[in-house]
Amino acid sequence: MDIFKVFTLESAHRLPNVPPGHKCARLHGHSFQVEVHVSGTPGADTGWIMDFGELKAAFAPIHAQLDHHYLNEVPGLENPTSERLAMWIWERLKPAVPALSAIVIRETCTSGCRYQGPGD
Ligand SMILES: Nc1nc2c(c(=O)[nH]1)N=C([C@H](O)[C@H](O)COP(=O)(O)OP(=O)(O)OP(=O)(O)O)CN2
Ligand SMILES: [Zn+2]
Repeated sequence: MDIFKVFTLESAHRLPNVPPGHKCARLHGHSFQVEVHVSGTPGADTGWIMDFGELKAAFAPIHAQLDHHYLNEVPGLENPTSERLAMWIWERLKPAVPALSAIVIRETCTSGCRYQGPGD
C-alpha cells in the first residue's frame, strides 16, 4: 500500500539549456504540485503507514527552500526541470522518510513526472 500527501510550491524558474527561442528559456512561474508517496503496511494499532502530519513536518524544510523562490538560484537546481526537481526532493527527503516510494511533480495541469528513486 502507499499513502501520499500533496504540497504546493509557488516558484519561478527558467530552463537555461533549451534550444534558442524556446518559451521556457524565459522567466516564468508555476504552482508546482508535489505528491510525496510513502509505501508500507498499516500498523496493527495505528492503522496507518505513517502519520500525514509527520510527513508534512519532514517536507517542511524542503518547502521552505523552494516555495516563493527562484529555483535556478537553489544549489543543485540550476536547470530546474520537473525531472531534476523530483530527484532533488527525493535526495533530501529520503533520509528523513526511508519508506519514500515516489515523488510526483505536476508542473502544469497537463505536464509532470514521477520519480521512484535511483535507477528509475
Ligand atoms: N520533460 C520536460 N519538458 C519540459 C519541462 C520539464 O520540466 N520537463 N518544462 C517545460 C516548461 O517549464 C513549461 O513551463 C511547461 O511546459 P508545457 O507543458 O509545454 O507548458 P504549457 O502550459 O504550454 O502546456 P500546454 O498544456 O500544452 O499548453 C517545458 N518542457
Ligand atoms: Zn516552466
